[in-house]
Amino acid sequence: MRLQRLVSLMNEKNFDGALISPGTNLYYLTGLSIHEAGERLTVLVVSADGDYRLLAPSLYENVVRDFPVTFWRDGENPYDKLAWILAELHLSDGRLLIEDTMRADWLMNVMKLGPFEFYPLSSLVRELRMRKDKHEIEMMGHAAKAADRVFDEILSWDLVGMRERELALKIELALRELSDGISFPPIVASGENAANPHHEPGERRLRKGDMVILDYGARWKGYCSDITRTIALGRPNEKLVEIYEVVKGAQERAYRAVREGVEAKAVDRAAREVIENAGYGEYFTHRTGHGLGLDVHEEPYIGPDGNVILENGMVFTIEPGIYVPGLGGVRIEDDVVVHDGKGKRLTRAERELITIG
Ligand SMILES: CSCC[C@H](N)C(=O)N1CCC[C@H]1C(=O)O
Repeated sequence: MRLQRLVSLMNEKNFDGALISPGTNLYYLTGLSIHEAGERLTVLVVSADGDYRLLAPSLYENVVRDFPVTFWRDGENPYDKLAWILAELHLSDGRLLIEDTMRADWLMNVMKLGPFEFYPLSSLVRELRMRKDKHEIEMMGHAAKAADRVFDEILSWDLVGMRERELALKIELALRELSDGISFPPIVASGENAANPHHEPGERRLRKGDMVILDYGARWKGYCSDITRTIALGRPNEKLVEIYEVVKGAQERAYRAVREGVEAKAVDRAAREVIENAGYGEYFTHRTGHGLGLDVHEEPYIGPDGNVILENGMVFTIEPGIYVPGLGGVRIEDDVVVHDGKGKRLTRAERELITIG
């Protein structure tokens, strides 16, 4: 189990224990998929000796099986039970890893249970999660294919006159038909709204002359895809067509820069150089990409400060964009795995500018 690999790392780095609340790290390490909103204390305690025990609300009695677990019922004080578990695992003080996303109120109560020093769990787990194994890459390939297929479907829809939020909903439904769900709420940004990289789809109706950014992803067995394509409706503005070609060139250059052994920032530089040389540097307002896996944003980040050395099995997006206020924007994004020393695209939808209507 991956938990044993965490325990080895904990020993290497002199940690005494770890407290892991529900989320993608818990799923990655144990396969336990617990959807606890955060109201009821749920935490996996791991000791550097290799012992571990989950504390969970009794509503999970029929869910968590074949796993060392202590349940607590509504009305009981879960922190009393957590104190017993910590004592059982000989964790009375020392260096504890804490899930980064643990609720502050849980952490504040944990702080009362002993003179611990706290460190982020991500500092260790990121080392494991950013190198995907064959199975993980297969799952991501499936999620990427679903995203490609949805793009082909979108092209067959009657887009002119549709509201952004209607299109976003249709994309979500199409993704849900082909996969386990969405990796994040789809972005549909049309016309001048496309100047906002994280635009929230609204009431604006798509019209002829628009460039439209479509950014969405599927989830398969927990693993995410994330694709962006920008399409034109009718005859788009000449400037935006020029921008499209710059972004396409930047995306291709960055893709070709992917090599085992190079720093992530080299990939960012490759994209940024193309955009800067074309005179649009100030309009490329974000990093070139981000790692992808159980989370839609994870290591390795492909930005100007990205110092992770790329290795086979790492998966990340390459998504340069140019956003001009009042005019609109273009972004093109693919998911890429480092394979046999170089980049291999997982998403393969058409990248040439597609004009509809
Ligand atoms: C999870 S919402 C954003 C998804 C999108 N594909 C994305 O990751 N980005 C859009 C602009 C840049 C990039 C980001 O880093 O947020």
